[in-house]
Amino acid sequence: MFLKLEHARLRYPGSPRAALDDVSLALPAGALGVLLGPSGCGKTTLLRALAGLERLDEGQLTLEGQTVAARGVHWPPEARRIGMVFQDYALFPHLSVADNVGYGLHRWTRLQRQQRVAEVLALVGLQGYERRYPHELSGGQQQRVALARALAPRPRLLLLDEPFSSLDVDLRERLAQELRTILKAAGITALFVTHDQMEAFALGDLIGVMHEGRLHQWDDAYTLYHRPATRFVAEFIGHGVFAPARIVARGERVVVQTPLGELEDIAECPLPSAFPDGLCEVLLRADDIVHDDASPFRGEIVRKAFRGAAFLYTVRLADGQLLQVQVPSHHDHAIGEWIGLRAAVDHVVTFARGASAASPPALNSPQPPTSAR
Ligand SMILES: Nc1ncnc2c1ncn2[C@@H]1O[C@H](COP(=O)(O)OP(=O)(O)OP(=O)(O)O)[C@@H](O)[C@H]1O
Repeated sequence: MFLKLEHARLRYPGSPRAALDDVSLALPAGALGVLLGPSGCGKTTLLRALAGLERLDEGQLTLEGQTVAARGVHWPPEARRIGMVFQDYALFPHLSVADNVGYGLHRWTRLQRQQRVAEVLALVGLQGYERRYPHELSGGQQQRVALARALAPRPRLLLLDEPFSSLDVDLRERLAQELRTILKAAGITALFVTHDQMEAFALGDLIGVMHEGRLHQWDDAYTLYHRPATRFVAEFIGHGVFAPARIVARGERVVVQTPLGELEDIAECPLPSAFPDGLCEVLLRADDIVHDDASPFRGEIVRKAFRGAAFLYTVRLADGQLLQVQVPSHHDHAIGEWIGLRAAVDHVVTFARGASAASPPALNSPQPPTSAR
């Protein structure tokens, strides 16, 4: 494994809570990892600890098999060969693009430096920009210069802390795609921090969700979405709500009773015995609910948000239960209108009622029950 962090703990002096609480993750060579989570969850601290800018209280970090941090071991940042790109990209305003990019290459000969600067500028699509100054570049171009500067000394790992946060949304999305292409072409292993899920999904081979210093899950986007490891991940990723539900056995089958009727034919459903009386909460995502006026279940639209190809409606059922529904944007309904709703869930995520953020879902059963319970 290229990067391996094991049981990392870090508490800032005077702080009541650990900023990193038993964090472990592994990143293979050439992979792009993304850390996602709400403000203050420890993402930046984790990057700084990897870079050597913060010292771990406990735990171990190995890079390409070398232990660079452990009890009694702390390699300084410059010895770790890690590049960093920060959100404010901090280019030197009085230096040309070439001098900014070549800044970390002072031990290289002039010729080597020139060649490497041209090479990394070409990599980020800015060939020929050597003589420009930062104020003559757009925000996106400046960010690409910052990326070129971080790549120039051939770091073995690149860390990026919200590299697009100061750019507008359109540019951010485009740069996220471009960045993935650039880093993949160069075979760079990188770890990003973001709090934008779409950016994380666009960029990451592996995505981590952090909450209060803990890494709740470290997985590919599909698994994160469909098999959240904790209630916090289920709630944080995508749009959806938890609704009260009950799992019951019906003959050979298991059905889940929800405010939108019974879910049948669901793969990997927990057995009723997973919860007292089968009572639980089921995750109903916006894309698990279909607008269907033939359905006996109806809800009143209380909020709507246009998302381009779809509307995200918040609807209230007659019993007061709120749901989120993703509907193709040619179905344009007004707030206050009642629409028919049908659940189309193929595998369920269920939690105990009132489960805490760190609780895992119930273990799903791949087998149908052998007898009615
Ligand atoms: N130098 C510091 N001294 C003391 N506490 C700190 C320091 N830096 C961060 N913290 C605290 O550690 C926790 C984690 O902060 P961190 O900056 O890693 O979060 P983050 O997930 O990157 O947040 P954001 O998305 O807002 O940048 C927070 O509670 C923060 O207040």
